[in-house]
Amino acid sequence: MQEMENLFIPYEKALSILEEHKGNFSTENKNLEDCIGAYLAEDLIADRDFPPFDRVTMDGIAIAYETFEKGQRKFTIEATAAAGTPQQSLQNSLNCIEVMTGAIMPNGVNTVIRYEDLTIEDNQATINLDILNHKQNVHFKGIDIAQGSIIVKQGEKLSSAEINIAAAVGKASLLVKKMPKVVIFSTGDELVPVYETPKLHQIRRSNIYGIQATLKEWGILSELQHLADDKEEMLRTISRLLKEYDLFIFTGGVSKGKFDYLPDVLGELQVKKHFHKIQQRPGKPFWFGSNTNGKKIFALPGNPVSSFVCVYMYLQFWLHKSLGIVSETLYVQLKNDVEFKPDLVYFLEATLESKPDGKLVAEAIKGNGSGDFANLVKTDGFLILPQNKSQFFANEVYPFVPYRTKW
Ligand SMILES: Nc1nc2c(c(=O)[nH]1)N[C@H]1C(S)=C(S)[C@@H](COP(=O)(O)OP(=O)(O)OC[C@H]3O[C@@H](n4cnc5c(N)ncnc54)[C@H](O)[C@@H]3O)O[C@H]1N2
Ligand code: MOO
Ligand SMILES: [Mg+2]
Repeated sequence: MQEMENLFIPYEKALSILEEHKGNFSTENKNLEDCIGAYLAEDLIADRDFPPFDRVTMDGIAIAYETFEKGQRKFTIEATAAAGTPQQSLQNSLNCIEVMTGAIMPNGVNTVIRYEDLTIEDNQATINLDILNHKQNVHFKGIDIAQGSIIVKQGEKLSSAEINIAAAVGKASLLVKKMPKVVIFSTGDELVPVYETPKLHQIRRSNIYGIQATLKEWGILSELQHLADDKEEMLRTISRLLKEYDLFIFTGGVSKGKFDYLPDVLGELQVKKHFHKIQQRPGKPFWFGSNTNGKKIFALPGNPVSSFVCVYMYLQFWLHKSLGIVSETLYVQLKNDVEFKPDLVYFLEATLESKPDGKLVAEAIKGNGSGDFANLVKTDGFLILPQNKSQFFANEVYPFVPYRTKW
């Protein structure tokens, strides 16, 4: 029986089903050096004030401002305070102490004058300025962050900025979200390994490498597997691997072909289908399910652009929900008119340009369908052009999902 287009679920419905079946990731301790891109599973708390003491910010001398205010310009140097040495005290308020950037301010002084504004001769420093700012060139204790406050909340994705903070508060390792154990399958008798020369009727199994690389960028390691179009072998292999991995990504074998066994095989292995087919182009035959052991199965359409789109539109969304983070929407301005008649959401490749007037402009570059993955190297991401609309005009604003960041 012919399946009706309107039985396919809308894009938004697919997202809400994915959210219903989000993953429940555990946590693990990771060495700080390995934490870039990981998701923090503990708060980072200031173990000391930031900065922890009144910190000299310029190499020069430190004086009591009040002495300068009374008209004195020449100061005898009493001592030198280097960074990393304990706090000293000015003995005579008419004198000064030489201080280095990073040193703790000595007791009895409050203002630092740079060497560039001094003449030093015979242990006497003369200030060559008429005006000083009281307390200049000092980074005062606790002014940035108070001891005990939360500097980074759990759930944050760790960039270098957070890694700096973690190091500063003494965390040599961090509790982070543990990513799922992932296996990515290619399926199909036409696919040969990358290192082989394909015969005319064969192609190399490229999709899975792109997906693996994307996951790596997201901090997830994965393994690759291949399945021939052989139902028994598929049943055996998937059944064995269902015990080993948490997240399963398949490419191919989910459409209407005589050898597209995957939906049946997954069904026979007690994987519950949550949806099959979305009102979208490309990627229509995307299949998603899970089993009672919490294993999640993303069976992506085999066409390279389709599987690529589904990774960015759905797997990324599911991952964000599983990590408890909000998927931010990037809005861009369309550069060219686009017409798309079918009543489907249209994920359209586009380049992204940042304009001097502050606008982000996306030029739609339509390739030759979902098999044209060469078009992905000419573009930067996908426009999400909504359903129920067939004309999209230049200067209109639409969401954009980048797969390449140029800035
Ligand atoms: N009668 C119909 N035929 C098709 C429909 C349909 O609705 N009715 N949908 C089309 C759409 S849309 C898509 S998308 C594809 C999806 O097909 P499958 O998921 O079954 O994938 P395959 O048939 O296995 O392969 C499709 C295509 O992709 C190539 N492929 C697969 N895996 C890889 C890989 N790892 N690396 C590179 N290329 C890969 C494969 O060789 C095929 O050319 O179905 C349409 N048909
Ligand atoms: O929707 Mo299919 O994903 O175009 O080739
Ligand atoms: Mg097929």
